Amino acid sequence: MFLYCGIACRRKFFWCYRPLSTYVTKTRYLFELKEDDDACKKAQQTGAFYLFHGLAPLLQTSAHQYLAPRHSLLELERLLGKFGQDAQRIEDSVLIGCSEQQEAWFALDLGLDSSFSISASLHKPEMETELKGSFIELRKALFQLNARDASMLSTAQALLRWHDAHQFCSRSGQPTKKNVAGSKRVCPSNNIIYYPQMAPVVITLVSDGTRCLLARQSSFPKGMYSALAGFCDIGESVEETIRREVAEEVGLEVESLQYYASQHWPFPSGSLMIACHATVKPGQTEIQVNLRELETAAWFSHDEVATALKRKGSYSQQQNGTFPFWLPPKLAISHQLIKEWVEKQTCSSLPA
Ligand SMILES: NC(=O)C1=CN([C@@H]2O[C@H](COP(=O)(O)OP(=O)(O)OC[C@H]3O[C@@H](n4cnc5c(N)ncnc54)[C@H](O)[C@@H]3O)[C@@H](O)[C@H]2O)C=CC1
Ligand SMILES: [Mg+2]
Repeated sequence: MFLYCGIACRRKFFWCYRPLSTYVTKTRYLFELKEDDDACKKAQQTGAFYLFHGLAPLLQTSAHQYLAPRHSLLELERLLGKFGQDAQRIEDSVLIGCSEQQEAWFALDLGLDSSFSISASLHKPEMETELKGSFIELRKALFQLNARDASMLSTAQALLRWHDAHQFCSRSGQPTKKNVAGSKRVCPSNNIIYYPQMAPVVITLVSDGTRCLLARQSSFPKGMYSALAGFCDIGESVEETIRREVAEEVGLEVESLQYYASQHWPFPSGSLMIACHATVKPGQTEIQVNLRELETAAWFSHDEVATALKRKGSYSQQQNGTFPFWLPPKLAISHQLIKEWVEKQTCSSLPA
């Protein structure tokens, strides 16, 4: 596709003809839908809807995996009629992405309280029968979804949760109004604009050069260890959060750190996980676990971690009463961070 594109170059602004990539075209389209309510309403006509109930996505089972079905606007209107819900409820839906062919994707929660009457609504089990699926908690389903559905549903859930929690202006107390895409809410009485927020969290794999430090919270599944994680405090840089969290949780001082990657994480209510590698000062490796934060923490060798990476999650108790040591599933950034450390260690131990 050939489009005009304006390129700002050192205060000059000129137009050129060059084909925009599919990615750029898609990004510009999504931007337009967020900015222009009419364009977004139009996109709903040809769009597809993911459904939720009480923030649990509608899923269907296929060969030990969950699939997230999508419904057209027409199907959705028919379903809402059947469920005794007003078609106006579609106004509660939020834009979560689009295909390369510019089919816009939306998410709608049929179970959250809405500004539209749901007095005649059907109960959840009856909806599930009609929809030929089940509303399953994302926490239970996330690791049995393909990467695309996992990412779409995580975004959708975080956005739906944010809208549900920001129905009122915190200054005037008046109801706020969402734009069609759901990229913001505005208070009509004072024009304050609220934008969806997420909490930055650092996740750090601390190494002493040959071993890495893994920890568990009592809320983790039995036997599972992960890298150290912690929410950023207001005013902190990522570097400061890492230093503080490592000191707070295991009583060690970080010497150097290196950014690895980031990931959106839907729990507890939409976080940006910023993953880093860190090393501690040589000879200063004695762990002092903060028991208010962690159940335990320990140093693990390359071989122990490499073996655990191959192990699938298991809660089954061993004969001696303990649980096998295992690591978070592949989809979690902690898994990828730990895997990268193992691969780097393997490379550095190979003869030149
Ligand atoms: N995707 C992944 O691979 C992993 C993700 N995580 C996520 O990282 C998050 C943070 O890890 P934790 O060790 O629990 O953090 P943490 O070490 O900061 O401790 C949690 C405590 O921080 C406080 N806190 C401060 N700001 C908060 C906020 N915005 N929201 C909630 N609590 C806040 C609360 O008192 C809470 O109990 C977890 O919620 C977990 O879901 C953790 C490990 C792996
Ligand atoms: Mg923590």
